[in-house]
Amino acid sequence: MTLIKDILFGVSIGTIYGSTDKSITAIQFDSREVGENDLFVAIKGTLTDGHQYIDKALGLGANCIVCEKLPENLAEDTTYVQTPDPQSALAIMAANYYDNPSKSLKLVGVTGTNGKTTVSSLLYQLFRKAGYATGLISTIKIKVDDQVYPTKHTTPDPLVINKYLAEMRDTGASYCFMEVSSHGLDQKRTDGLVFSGAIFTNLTHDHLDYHKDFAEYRNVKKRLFDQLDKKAFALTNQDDKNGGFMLQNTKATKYGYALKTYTDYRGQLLEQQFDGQLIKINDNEIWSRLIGGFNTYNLLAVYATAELLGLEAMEILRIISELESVDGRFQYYKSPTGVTAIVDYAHTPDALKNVLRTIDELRTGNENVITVVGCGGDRDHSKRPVMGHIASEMSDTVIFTSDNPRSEDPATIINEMEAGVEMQNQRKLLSVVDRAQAIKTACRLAQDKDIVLVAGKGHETYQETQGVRSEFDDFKKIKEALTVLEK
Ligand SMILES: CC(=O)N[C@H]1[C@@H](OP(=O)(O)OP(=O)(O)OC[C@H]2O[C@@H](n3ccc(=O)[nH]c3=O)[C@H](O)[C@@H]2O)O[C@H](CO)[C@@H](O)[C@@H]1O[C@H](C)C(=O)N[C@@H](C)C(=O)N[C@H](CCC(=O)O)C(=O)O
Ligand SMILES: Nc1ncnc2c1ncn2[C@@H]1O[C@H](COP(=O)(O)OP(=O)(O)OP(=O)(O)O)[C@@H](O)[C@H]1O
Ligand SMILES: N[C@H](CCC[C@H](N)C(=O)O)C(=O)O
Ligand SMILES: [Mg+2]
Repeated sequence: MTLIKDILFGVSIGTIYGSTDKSITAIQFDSREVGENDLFVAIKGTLTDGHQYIDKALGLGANCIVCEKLPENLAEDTTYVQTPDPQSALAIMAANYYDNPSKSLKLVGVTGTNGKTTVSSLLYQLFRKAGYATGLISTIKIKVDDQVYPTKHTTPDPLVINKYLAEMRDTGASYCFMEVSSHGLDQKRTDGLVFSGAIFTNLTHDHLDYHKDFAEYRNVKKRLFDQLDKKAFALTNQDDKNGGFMLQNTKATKYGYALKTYTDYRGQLLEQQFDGQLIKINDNEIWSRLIGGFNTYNLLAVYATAELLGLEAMEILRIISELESVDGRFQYYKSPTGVTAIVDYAHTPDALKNVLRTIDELRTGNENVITVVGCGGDRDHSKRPVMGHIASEMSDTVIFTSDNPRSEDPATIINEMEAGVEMQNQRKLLSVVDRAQAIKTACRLAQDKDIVLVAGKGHETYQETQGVRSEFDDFKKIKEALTVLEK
């Protein structure tokens, strides 16, 4: 669909100057990408304002400008569309440009502070194993059935989302599971999509650098449920106090899942070990390879979603017991010397607490827990002392190190984490700026049967410092360190 008037279908429009009967080649929101006859959307961002680049876009051949504030002088032969919300307009136009692929498959969005990647990846695995061509849009990767594409965002920009949804549709996919982040919702990256259902995992402290406060963070998450139509389902965790809030204004049919509250889908963690857990879903007991009480929630959400999408209960249960854990989520390695090392993507206070609690529950004797953890740069500062506190409180030894420092000084981030460590826990604390060195130190300190947790970067295969991404893989570093020790 390339005529401007078709692309504008559903967009909230103030004024239009020029013809909308023209074709465009592509939609762009970055002037540096503009080519001949492209439509350029000017967006006010967090760093700069796209309106400043309208002339540049015209110089590169744009034939249509979509913006909030029209320029004083309008160029001839150019179409100008004024809209109160260019971000939303971009998302709706992107969906139109690709012929609204979300309408041709069952698209399910997963939101919440923690568990989005886990739930959406498990659903992808489950539907693939049930024999359906399926898509996945996640923090780790985008998948169109078995084809894998790299991604930089949890919820990419609307052009990327719709491009891959179109590829899913064109290759015959029936389902797509996608993560919907709070940044994605706030920047309207998912406007214009038709969701068949949405899932809420939980809401705890994160991203309070970007959102004004917790209430605003919560309100943004709710937008996913407000966006659903009445044919959709809205599935929320009823043990989380915000589960009910998400449902307040939705037109969708509401369902709950919980371990502690009586609701539609009920679960129970019966037993857990290092190689999995025995859980009860409604009245059926099943074994899963995934570890940790937080994964009981994730598995329950997966079960409920599969049932709401029409799969048969016994088939779902059979496949759930075959599901593999997701890369970098409680991924563990037992060294021949008896040390267990775990890599986990816990980068929020709640996730760190849950992982350390799970480790504590799995301890069989007096094993020491040695935690290596850092906090990302250019992200919420307020979670740093909280994570520092949790790590030092719940470990026998804690090594603060760098995560992705981005543009910040790593030592300053570590100082902010140290500020959360209580006096009585100071003796447990080491700080090693170099992450590889921190992992080596933890492995050297570990005695027979001790547990080393390396938290925060999970599946990531890079470390970002001052805008440069260098290769870095926690799991590889652990194996190297423990193998060297064995020799
Ligand atoms: C803070 C944030 O989310 N920023 C996102 C946002 O960019 P921005 O608002 O900063 O844009 P800007 O740089 O101010 O530019 C404004 C506009 O001018 C345009 N521009 C700019 C320069 C130029 O020469 N010409 C030009 O046209 C830009 O293309 C843009 O349209 O819009 C961009 C396009 O969609 C995103 O790539 C960018 O993500 C940045 C890189 C980012 O790091 N985002 C993270 C925080 C993020 O989104 N994370 C969430 C996960 C969070 C979670 O864990 O829950 C995610 O979904 O990935
Ligand atoms: N349901 C859950 N409740 C609490 N913590 C969880 C849950 N699921 C996973 N976690 C913890 O959070 C970490 C991140 O999990 P996951 O990647 O699934 O979350 P996410 O919501 O996708 O995160 P992101 O915002 O980075 O995309 C895991 O490594 C684990 O420590
Ligand atoms: N989606 C999260 C991921 C954080 C992962 C952590 N390793 C970091 O780099 O801070 C974010 O962008 O805040
Ligand atoms: Mg994720």
